Amino acid sequence: MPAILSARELRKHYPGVKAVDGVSLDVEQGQCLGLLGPNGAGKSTTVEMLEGLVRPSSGEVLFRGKPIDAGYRERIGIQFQYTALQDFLTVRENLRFFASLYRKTLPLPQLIEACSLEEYLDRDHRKLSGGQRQRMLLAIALVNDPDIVFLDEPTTGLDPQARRNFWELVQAIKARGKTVVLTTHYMEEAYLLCDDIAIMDHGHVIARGSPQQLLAENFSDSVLELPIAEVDGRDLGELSLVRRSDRVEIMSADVNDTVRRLLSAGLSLAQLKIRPRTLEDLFLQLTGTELRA
Ligand SMILES: Nc1ncnc2c1ncn2[C@@H]1O[C@H](COP(=O)(O)OP(=O)(O)OP(=O)(O)O)[C@@H](O)[C@H]1O
Repeated sequence: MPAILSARELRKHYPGVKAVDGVSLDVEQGQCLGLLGPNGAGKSTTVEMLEGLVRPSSGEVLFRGKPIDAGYRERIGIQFQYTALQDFLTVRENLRFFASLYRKTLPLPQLIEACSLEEYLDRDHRKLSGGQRQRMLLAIALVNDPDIVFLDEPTTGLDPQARRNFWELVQAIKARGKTVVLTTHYMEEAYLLCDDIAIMDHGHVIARGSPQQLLAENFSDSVLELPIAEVDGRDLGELSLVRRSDRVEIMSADVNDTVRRLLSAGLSLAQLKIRPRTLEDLFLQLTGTELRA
């Protein structure tokens, strides 16, 4: 299937900083592309160029194979992390206001249902909880029934329940054939929502593929986790250990053999956790950076 959105050798150079330095990406219709990377990696600048808000120093953005033009704005929706909204406006009034900015809009009842806003329509937007606010901002991003929705760290600061609710809304948007470009610092979110992931660092894409592909290509082992106190002072021979702030991780290509070795070293395995590799492991391996929440 031809790409709905393509970046061709995008560069954005500021004096002394190569914020984005040669990024090429294709996004297929109905897919969710996740952009991951440590602070300053160039994600926001890349997305702002994809949105047509920042002009590239060189390279180009194609929408359905053609360079983006003035009409592109009508075909995309953007959920910003911070959107300046008029004080005292209710949710309904906000939706009406943003709808008035576009020629073609989604019927309001459909938008309200898609973002589960029925109960809050007459509430001042400043009185919404974090999760309700994000759902309203999503509705604003969807008001023009866009082909591509850009979500910039949409669940940062939400509690786990609100985050899960938001994920369900995004799944439903994808199921309607919308294309999603998501920036996130949550690896679980990326794993769950993204068909395709680009990990960025220093203005470059350093890894690309589906979450499953990326994990299969980079890892063939599992991780055994134990409390630091259980491991400290023990001789574990040649086991491959990584010390984290609250635990020790043991990388193992043969879990049965590793467990036998831990038992013979006299460790209690009462608090042992065994897990497959995750995107967070990959992120740390590739960027050497702890994630920001
Ligand atoms: N307008 C600007 N002028 C100068 N430098 C900029 C500008 N915008 C971004 N940069 C720099 O470009 C680099 C990439 O920034 P960018 O915001 O794209 O990163 P990011 O991956 O989105 O980071 P974060 O996760 O913190 O949002 C950073 O070093 C940043 O300071």
